[in-house]
Amino acid sequence: MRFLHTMLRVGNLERSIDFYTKVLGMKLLRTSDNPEYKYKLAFLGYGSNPEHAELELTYNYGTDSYDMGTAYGHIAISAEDIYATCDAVRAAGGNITREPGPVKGGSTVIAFVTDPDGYKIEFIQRKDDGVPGGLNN
Ligand SMILES: C[C@@H](O)C(=O)SC[C@H](NC(=O)CC[C@H](N)C(=O)O)C(=O)NCC(=O)O
Ligand code: NI
Repeated sequence: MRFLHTMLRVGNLERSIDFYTKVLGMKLLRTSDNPEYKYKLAFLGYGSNPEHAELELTYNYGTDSYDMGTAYGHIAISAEDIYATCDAVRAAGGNITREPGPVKGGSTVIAFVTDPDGYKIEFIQRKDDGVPGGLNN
């Protein structure tokens, strides 16, 4: 078995596609529209299944926001140079909500950015990430 995707419900699909492509450097892999059940899907990632897990964004017609609740934590993305990545995210208009630094009680260097709906995304410094520097390499 493989981990295929994580699905997030979003209030504006185009806004979210812009964020995940222009700010986080993902590729828009495919979209679909389901007028019968009144929803659209967009799949994004740094590659496609099965090599890469994907992000599935769901837009329900007419629903422009969701109660985020307290259960959701984050999705995590690796970064070979987390400082350059955060600079690139800021330069692209992203909101870094937690500056890069060691995780509490540990040595792993992490940072957080928030997406347009308020979902938190964690960057984790990983030298073996294979994506040097910023985002669009
Ligand atoms: C394509 C595959 O990856 C899916 O996740 S389709 C799952 C399906 N999604 C929907 O019906 C989208 C609209 C729905 N109103 C919603 O917001 O989920 C589904 O079964 N969704 C139910 C769920 O709990 O995910
Ligand atoms: Ni799904």
